[in-house]
Amino acid sequence: MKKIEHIGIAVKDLAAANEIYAKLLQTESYKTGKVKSEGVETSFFKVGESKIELLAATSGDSPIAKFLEKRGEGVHHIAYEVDDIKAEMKRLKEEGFELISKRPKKGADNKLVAFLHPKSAAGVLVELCEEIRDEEQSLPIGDEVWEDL
Ligand SMILES: CC[C@H](C(=O)O)C(=O)SCCNC(=O)CCNC(=O)[C@H](O)C(C)(C)COP(=O)(O)OP(=O)(O)OC[C@H]1O[C@@H](n2cnc3c(N)ncnc32)[C@H](O)[C@@H]1OP(=O)(O)O
Ligand SMILES: [Co+2]
Repeated sequence: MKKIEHIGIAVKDLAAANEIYAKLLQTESYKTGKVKSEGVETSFFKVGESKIELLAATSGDSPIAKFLEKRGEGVHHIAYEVDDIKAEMKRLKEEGFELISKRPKKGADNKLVAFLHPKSAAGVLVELCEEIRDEEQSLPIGDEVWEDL
């Protein structure tokens, strides 16, 4: 793991949360957008070498909707930047971690992403992120589509 890439926070109202975090962090969100395959709308803030990712649900069956229903607003996941997501998924699978997604998929903020089940990581949902470096990598996998608002 290279660094904490972002901390994902589930929120009910993205505009309201954007205002709170802009004041807290003294900086504006640098990127917003939707990830259709996850049913989320995201807003990113840079904090040093990491980021805060605010996540609101755009569909009732979104993982964020289910999380909010069950737990309310709060920290949702921790994302780590890796150099080679496929190699890292293979390593972690061999180490006994449960992979939620069998293959990397296109996530937010120009990344390939994959998730580990919280029960494998002491109750914390883990996201692995690899920067999409070339067009080849960014071929849409499944129906993930990144569309800016
Ligand atoms: C990809 C775009 C963007 C990016 O950064 O690029 C994102 O980050 S999108 C983020 C939203 N997408 C996801 O979270 C995908 C991965 N998540 C999942 O597949 C599910 O949410 C899953 C499998 C973690 C839980 O789904 P499930 O239907 O099993 O929900 P349950 O409520 O039944 O949960 C089972 C069990 O896990 C606990 N749980 C659920 N969510 C979390 C969480 N975020 N952190 C910690 N623990 C979590 C839940 O409490 C249940 O535990 P139990 O002890 O049985 O009550
Ligand atoms: Co994330």
